[in-house]
Amino acid sequence: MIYTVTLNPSIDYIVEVDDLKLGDLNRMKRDLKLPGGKGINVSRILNQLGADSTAIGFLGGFTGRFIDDTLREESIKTDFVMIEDDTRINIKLKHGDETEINGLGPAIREQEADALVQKLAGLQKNDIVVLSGSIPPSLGGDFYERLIRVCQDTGAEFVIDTTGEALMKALVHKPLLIKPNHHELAELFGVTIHSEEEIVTYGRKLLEAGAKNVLISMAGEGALFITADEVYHANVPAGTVKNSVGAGDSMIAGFVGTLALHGDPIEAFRAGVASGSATAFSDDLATREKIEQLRPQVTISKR
Ligand SMILES: Nc1ncnc2c1ncn2[C@@H]1O[C@H](COP(=O)(O)OP(=O)(O)O)[C@@H](O)[C@H]1O
Ligand SMILES: O=P(O)(O)OC[C@H]1O[C@](O)(COP(=O)(O)O)[C@@H](O)[C@@H]1O
Repeated sequence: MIYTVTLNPSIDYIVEVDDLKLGDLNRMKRDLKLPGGKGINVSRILNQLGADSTAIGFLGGFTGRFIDDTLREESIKTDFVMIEDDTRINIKLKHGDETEINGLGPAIREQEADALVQKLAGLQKNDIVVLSGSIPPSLGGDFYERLIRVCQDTGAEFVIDTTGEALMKALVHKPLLIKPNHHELAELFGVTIHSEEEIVTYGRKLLEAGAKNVLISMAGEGALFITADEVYHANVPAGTVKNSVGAGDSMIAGFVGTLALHGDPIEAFRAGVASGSATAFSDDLATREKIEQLRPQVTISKR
C-alpha cells in the first residue's frame, strides 16, 4: 500500500484576475477551490493512475472537512488525524503570472502529533510512504525525522518531497525518491546553477548523500533522472499551461505509482513527466485520459 502524508494540507484557492492592481479593488474573473497539499495531490493522481493509496496527515475545521469530503467523493481512502485548529487556505493568484501565498498552517497539539505517529506504526515492509510538503511550525522542524524513524523500524520505503534542512537530513536514511526542482537544487547547495552539467553534478551529490533515485524537474524545460549508473533526460510534451500548481506532486505520483505497479524506473520517469505536464495543462490536477494522451509524447534520452 502507498501512504501519502500531508502534515500541512490546504484548500488551494485559485483566483484569476485580468489585470492585478495593488492597493485597488480587483474583481475575480474566475475562482476555484481545490483540495491541496502535496501528499493529497499525490493521492489524487495515484487514484487516476489506478494505484491505491491512503491519504493521512492532519485536517481540522470546515476547511479540513471540505478536503476529506472531496477525497472521499473521489473514492480515495483517507485516515487523517482530526485537529482542533482549521486547515489553512493557500491563495494561488493568476494574473498573467502565478503568484502564490501559502499559509503557515494550524497549531497542532502534542496528542494530535502522537496520534499520527501511531497511525504509521502499523506499516509493513512493502509499503511506500510519501512524505510531502511543509511542516506546520507548531510541529517543529524535525517531525519528518520522527516519521522516517517509524518507516525504518517497520521496513517501509519512504519518498520525501520537502526543501532545505528537512530534506538534507532525510538523505542519510536512503529515501526511495526525492524530486527537487532546479531552483530548489541550487538553494540546497547555496549556489547558482547555469547548465545541465551543473544540475547533474549537484544531483549526483544527493545520490551520494543517500537518495536511491533523484529526479530534477525543470518545469517547461523537461526533467532529469539521475541514478547510480546513468543520467536520463526527458522533454516535456507540447501544450498550453493552465495551472502549474501540483505539477511537481503529479510528477512524484506518476513515478511512484508506475514504479509500484510495473517496477520499471524508466517507464516511471516517463509517467512522472506525463503526469506533471498533464496537470500543468489542466485547471485542476490531471485526469487519467490527459496523462495517457501525453505519455507517448515524452521522449527519454541517455545523457
Ligand atoms: N510549463 C510547463 N510545461 C510543460 N510541463 C510542465 C510545465 N511546468 C511543469 N511541467 C511538468 O511538471 C513537472 C514538474 O514541474 P516543476 O514546476 O518543475 O515542479 P514543482 O511544481 O515541484 O516546482 C515538470 O517536469 C513537467 O513535466
Ligand atoms: O506545504 P507547502 O510547501 O506550503 O506546499 C503546499 C502547496 O503545494 C501544493 O501541493 C502544490 O505543490 P507543487 O506545485 O510543488 O506540486 C499545493 O497544493 C499547496 O498549496
